[in-house]
Amino acid sequence: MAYEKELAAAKKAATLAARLCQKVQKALLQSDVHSKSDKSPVTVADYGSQAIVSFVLEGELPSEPFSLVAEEDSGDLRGESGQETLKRITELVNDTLTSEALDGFSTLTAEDITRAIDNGKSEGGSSGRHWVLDPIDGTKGFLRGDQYAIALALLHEGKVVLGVLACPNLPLASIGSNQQHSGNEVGCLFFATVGEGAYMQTLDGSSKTRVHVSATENPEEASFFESFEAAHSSHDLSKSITEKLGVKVPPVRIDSQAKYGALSRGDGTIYLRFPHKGYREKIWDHAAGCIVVTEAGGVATDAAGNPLDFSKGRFLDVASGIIVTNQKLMPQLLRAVKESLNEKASSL
Ligand SMILES: Nc1ncnc2c1ncn2[C@@H]1O[C@H](COP(=O)(O)O)[C@@H](OP(=O)(O)O)[C@H]1O
Ligand SMILES: [Mg+2]
Ligand SMILES: [Mg+2]
Ligand SMILES: [Mg+2]
Repeated sequence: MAYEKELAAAKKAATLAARLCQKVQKALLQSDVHSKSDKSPVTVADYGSQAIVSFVLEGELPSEPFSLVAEEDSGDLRGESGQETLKRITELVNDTLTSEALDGFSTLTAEDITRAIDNGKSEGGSSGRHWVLDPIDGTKGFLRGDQYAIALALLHEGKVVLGVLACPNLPLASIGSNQQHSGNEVGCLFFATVGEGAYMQTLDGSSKTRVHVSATENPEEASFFESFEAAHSSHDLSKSITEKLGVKVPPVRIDSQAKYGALSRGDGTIYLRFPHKGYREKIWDHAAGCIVVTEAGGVATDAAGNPLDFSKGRFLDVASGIIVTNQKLMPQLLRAVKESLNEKASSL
């Protein structure tokens, strides 16, 4: 199997990072939350997760040059004001890695942590291999105690070849709006390698099953996902699109790439994302989710039907938005999107 050792390393890294995040979410202290210059909340867990993934990948794959494109950097942790936070992150990372009894693990210093975080400054691009990481996707959901994901992907020559999505709060049972909810066990790990299909197992590593997107061709039977945060994706536009399609049920609104995971196992049939004007998508917000859903038989494109291009650096430039569904529904969905976007443009 291609990328076998990379997949094993990625699963290990994402699972360990998820343990750290679970610990922090449980004991979420107000003081863990502070504001980055862009005002998005960043927590100790974001940094800790990024440090763990960076450290584990580099350690597990020593023979390969290591390039990581990741969301966070240690800027705010340097200098006097960041020292207390950096100390907490260092303790958390060490606690997490020690309790997992990693072979030959020796305690990391604060310097090791900032270095591991700053490994994530790579620009990615169309040549060579680059890991792509969102250490906590859905920070707002994480802070609310809702859904979030650790999203890790590998780019090779500009294409996503592997992806892992750890979703610590996602129920193992379906969350679609059409289904009866059964069971309350949570914690899913989705993973996919190009050409090999998509799989889900529990976060503790058991019950591996292959997953497939919904085969629903009839929009009246389809449910759809969108961001919980209306600031991240226009709920009005998705309402207009799904009404045109004939979708009958209300949207399922959850945070993070857990939406791609849920879609990959058929909980719903459509995911719509229409950021407001001026926002530029980042590759770490979609790379892992995109390969998981694609390998499960789905299609992810921009609003004009173009494939997503992860080869252009840290940004993912798309026409108007991102839409995901199964292959049969995509032509209908694209028509509805086009009509709704035209109506919106002519009403301005
Ligand atoms: N104004 C905006 N429009 C669209 N996406 C935004 C946004 N502000 C932040 N985001 C992105 O939306 C992601 C969360 O998506 P979702 O709404 O599906 O949970 C955030 O990831 P982080 O939480 O990793 O920062 C962030 O990158
Ligand atoms: Mg963010
Ligand atoms: Mg994100
Ligand atoms: Mg994030």
